[in-house]
Amino acid sequence: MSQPKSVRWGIMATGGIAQTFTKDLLVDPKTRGVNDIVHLVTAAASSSSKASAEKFISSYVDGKQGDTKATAYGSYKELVQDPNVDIIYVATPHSHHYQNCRLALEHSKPILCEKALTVNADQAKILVEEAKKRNLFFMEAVWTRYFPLSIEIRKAIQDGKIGEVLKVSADLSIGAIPEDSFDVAHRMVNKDLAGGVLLDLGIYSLTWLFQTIYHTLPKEKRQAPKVVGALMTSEPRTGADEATTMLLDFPVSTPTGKSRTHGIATAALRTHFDHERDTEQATPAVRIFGDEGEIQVFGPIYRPSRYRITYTKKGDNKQPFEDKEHEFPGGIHGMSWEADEAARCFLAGKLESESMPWSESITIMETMDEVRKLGGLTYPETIETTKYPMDMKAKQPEHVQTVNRD
Ligand SMILES: NC(=O)C1=CN([C@@H]2O[C@H](COP(=O)(O)OP(=O)(O)OC[C@H]3O[C@@H](n4cnc5c(N)ncnc54)[C@H](OP(=O)(O)O)[C@@H]3O)[C@@H](O)[C@H]2O)C=CC1
Ligand SMILES: O=C1OC[C@@H](O)[C@H](O)[C@H]1O
Repeated sequence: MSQPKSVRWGIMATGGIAQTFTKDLLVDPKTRGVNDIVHLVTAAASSSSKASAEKFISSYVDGKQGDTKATAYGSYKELVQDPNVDIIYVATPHSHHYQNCRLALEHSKPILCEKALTVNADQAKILVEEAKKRNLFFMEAVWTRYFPLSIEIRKAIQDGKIGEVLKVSADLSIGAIPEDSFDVAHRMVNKDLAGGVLLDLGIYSLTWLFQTIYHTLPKEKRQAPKVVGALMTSEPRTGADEATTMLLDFPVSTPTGKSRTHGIATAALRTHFDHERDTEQATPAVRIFGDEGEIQVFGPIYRPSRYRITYTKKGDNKQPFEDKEHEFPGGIHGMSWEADEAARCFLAGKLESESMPWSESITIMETMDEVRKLGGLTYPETIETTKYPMDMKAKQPEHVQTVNRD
């Protein structure tokens, strides 16, 4: 067997998700059956201070990758100039992705960028054009899409296991009273950071609709849905959206392409996720309705580990339902799979991932733009703009509270 190839990562930002991602990145890929690649972290940068990057490296990198050392930087600009970095993981709030990705692309660095990809579709389109022009890999890190569970469900749909897909519903509710759970500076409610549920949580509900309805079709048959939406921009302190509901009318159904499919995507702060979700009484958070059966995915929908296929039509060897459990091997949180995908694409010289093509990221951003237009939701011009470079607001110094949602 040939030797695994190494990919050297540079981590941009040192916050919550940068920590989770880096921990997952340095779990031995063999524990999940991946033998062709090895991930290394060769640099990390903090916009707050070099000391913060040093602390990050000593907590999450040192001692976890043999003799390989990582360099700490006190600015993102230094990170993107490091010749020992192959690919940048952008882990800043989504308000900053456009500026941060432009910076990386300008310095010829491929990118894996956290969700939501940008604030609006215009920004996403420019990033794609820049990546294309510079021949650089660029991918949105919607981690759930790369889970073996998601891949298995997409295949079941394509194989016609539940017949023609006619309707999909997906909900992400986190049961958080924003005034108690999030400081006004927190990215979940802070409109300066594109806060609100649409871009933070609604993106997952949309991910389930798109990956099961749109992505399961052959490329040439994929068509953007018509969109209707409503937003509750009622967060009492910031006016951020606390709840959002989107109805999507997709013109082509999977697998035969004969009819239409409706999608209902919801996300909310105050309403609760299913308290019984780890028990037999759990109610599904994603339901994929076919004319011969249904696939039910149990939440949280960003990190599901269980789904069920029920059959409405009796067929040969069909049980009334099949339950499927998935594990997180090697103790990973689940972000390693997207990292594996990005690394493989990068090594193969690809510019985009088949699992999350640029056109699909853009269509999803356009969907959210449309919902915002209908609901009258705008963010400050400094983060909506496509101008580059912009002097972005620095990180707020105070420490904000977060809720544990896992
Ligand atoms: N895939 C997933 O499961 C998750 C994805 N996310 C996504 O990851 C991104 C980051 O979220 P998360 O890590 O939770 O956020 P955090 O607030 O924990 O961290 C964000 C980091 O970005 C950097 N940063 C740069 N500019 C600013 C600014 N103006 N305000 C605040 N931070 C700034 C800071 O790092 P430094 O000071 O080191 O530069 C900060 O620590 C978001 O886009 C979010 O949607 C979040 C949670 C889960
Ligand atoms: O991406 C995310 O997934 C998990 C949630 O807890 C978090 O708020 C969100 O940003």
